[in-house]
Amino acid sequence: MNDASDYIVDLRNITFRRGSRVIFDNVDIRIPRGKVTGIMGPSGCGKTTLLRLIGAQLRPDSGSIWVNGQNIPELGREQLFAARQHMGMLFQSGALFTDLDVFENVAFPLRVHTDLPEDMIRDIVLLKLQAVGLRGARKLMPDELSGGMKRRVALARAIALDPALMMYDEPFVGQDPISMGVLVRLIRLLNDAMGLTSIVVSHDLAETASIADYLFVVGDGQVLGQGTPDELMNSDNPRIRQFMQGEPDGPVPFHYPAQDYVQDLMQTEKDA
Ligand SMILES: Nc1ncnc2c1ncn2[C@@H]1O[C@H](COP(=O)(O)OP(=O)(O)OP(=O)(O)O)[C@@H](O)[C@H]1O
Repeated sequence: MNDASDYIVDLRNITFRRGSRVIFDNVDIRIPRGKVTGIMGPSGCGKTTLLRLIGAQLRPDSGSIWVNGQNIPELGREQLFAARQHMGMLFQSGALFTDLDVFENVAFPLRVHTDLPEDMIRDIVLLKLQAVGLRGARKLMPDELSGGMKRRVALARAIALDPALMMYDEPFVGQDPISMGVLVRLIRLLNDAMGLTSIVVSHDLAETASIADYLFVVGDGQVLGQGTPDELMNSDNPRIRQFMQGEPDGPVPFHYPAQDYVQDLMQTEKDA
């Protein structure tokens, strides 16, 4: 057993491949309990993969994934089912059930995972909808909701079972600035009010840096850097600085490798 007190998630020596492509090469990532941790990095670097490894939807080729003191890849089906109840996930594609109203969407995990009586289910659903500001929308169907409201209902559903860990995959994508601001506030508020630990995977640097207590920047199968948003903004590592400050050119070059420009211009198309 590892020390579960300070880190709710502890990935050790994780290697994960897709075919011959190494997505994670012997990576260590520790997620501090009670905090909001941001996972950032260029497109395709494996951010969603990381959440799927923690949620046991994918298995690592090697390494251990401790969540709340349990090594996830070693768990049997039933233990995994139980462990997953303590993890809430808000995936970008996490669609609502279109034939169920808002109330029933949020009630769904309670009906599947618990034997609670109907009046308790009602109290919990109303509490969760109140937390995301949508108690008054409980009778609406998903197609009557805006994109931002849909995501908030999905969030209420994700916290229905009071998870210890909430994972957000690109929560801000496709949101207008107001909905984005609401989500940023909600993620922080729920984390602190419910005593959660939150992991936010996002491209949106400003939003993520504004709520995260701690950030990881991943890329090339590695953790390129980690620290508080301020530490990373002022990093000495040029790759981290390029990423954090959104500079188009730097250690990750703007130009695809090419021969000398002047020489290229002097040549005819036939020579080239
Ligand atoms: N089902 C799959 N089969 C094969 N390769 C996959 C599959 N899913 C993802 N990949 C590859 O694994 C790599 C990591 O994907 P992942 O979705 O984790 O990246 P990401 O950092 O979340 O990207 P983005 O920011 O664009 O969402 C990518 O190169 C992707 O093409």
